[in-house]
Amino acid sequence: NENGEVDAAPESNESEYLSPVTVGGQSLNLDFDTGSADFWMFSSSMPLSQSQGHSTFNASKSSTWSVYKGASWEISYGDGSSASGTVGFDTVDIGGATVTSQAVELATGVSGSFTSDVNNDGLVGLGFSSINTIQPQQQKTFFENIMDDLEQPVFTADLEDNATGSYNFGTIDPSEYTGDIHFTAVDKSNGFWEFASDTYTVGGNKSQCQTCSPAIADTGTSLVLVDDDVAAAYYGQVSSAVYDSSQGGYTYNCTESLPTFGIAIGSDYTATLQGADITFAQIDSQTCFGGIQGNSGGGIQIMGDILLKQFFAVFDGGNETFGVAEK
Ligand SMILES: O=C(NNC1=NCCC1)c1ccc(Br)cc1
Repeated sequence: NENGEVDAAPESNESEYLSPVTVGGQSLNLDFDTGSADFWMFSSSMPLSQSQGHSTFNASKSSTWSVYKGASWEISYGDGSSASGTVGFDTVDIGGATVTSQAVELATGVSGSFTSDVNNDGLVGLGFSSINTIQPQQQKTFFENIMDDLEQPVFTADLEDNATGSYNFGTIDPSEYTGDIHFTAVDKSNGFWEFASDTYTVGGNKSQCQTCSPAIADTGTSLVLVDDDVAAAYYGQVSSAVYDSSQGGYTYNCTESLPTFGIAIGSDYTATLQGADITFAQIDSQTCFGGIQGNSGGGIQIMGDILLKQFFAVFDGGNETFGVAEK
């Protein structure tokens, strides 16, 4: 089989996790993103003004590279960042799991937030290829390409709080979690690992949602973005919390002890965050920015790293399910 395992190292502010990937013999640190389906890297054909500080992929130095003539790609992410460029095929190795002809997208241009994030050399999209942006023909993700050669058609994410975690392709390592894995059915029609989430808890008190948007498991998003009524209900229980439009979200006094927050993962499990694990950043001597924020009526709730790093997550491409376990 083609199983593989790599580290997932948190960036300084835990806004993302980076993993080593080898493409055509060249190693770069990439952000595994279950919320998108493009595999792209900084390339030597970018203006230096955009790539300085990054590792770049140089296609002319890869003996296994082949150009996808006439193809291009262009992607925009939920945080407003974007990238675009050209396409080829090469051998991709992630911790021993190898795909010999992976569609690899080379950036010729990226938005400012990618340039300034010098630890991030690109993204590995682990969503579904129905949202891949390659034209004229969408291409499969690394996981879709390798799934049938894995011991089990799964990958797992063990993101950690202030520590290096791991991504595993092909096995569910029992040493990485405790108790049961709570699975729920995934609806892949929007290209995401999407599931129903109809209840939530604040301080242990369960509430029925009003908007009840479906949720996605998105390793590429830092925060937990819930329906606006849920965010308002949560911060309504935090006495100093205000919605600060200049910061783009709810802030509160860092000395507050926050209530727990739970979100349903399908119909039979609630993933609960401790209050101490909910703050995303300290923005000044007294003020903190919450890791739970509203989705501005976006119609999808995003379970990002703030939640995922508290659990062991299983993405099952065979059963088309998503599961979490405590650890
Ligand atoms: O872009 C998304 N996830 N990935 C990444 N974010 C930032 C860099 C990578 C994303 C996915 C689904 C929805 Br709905 C909103 C946003």
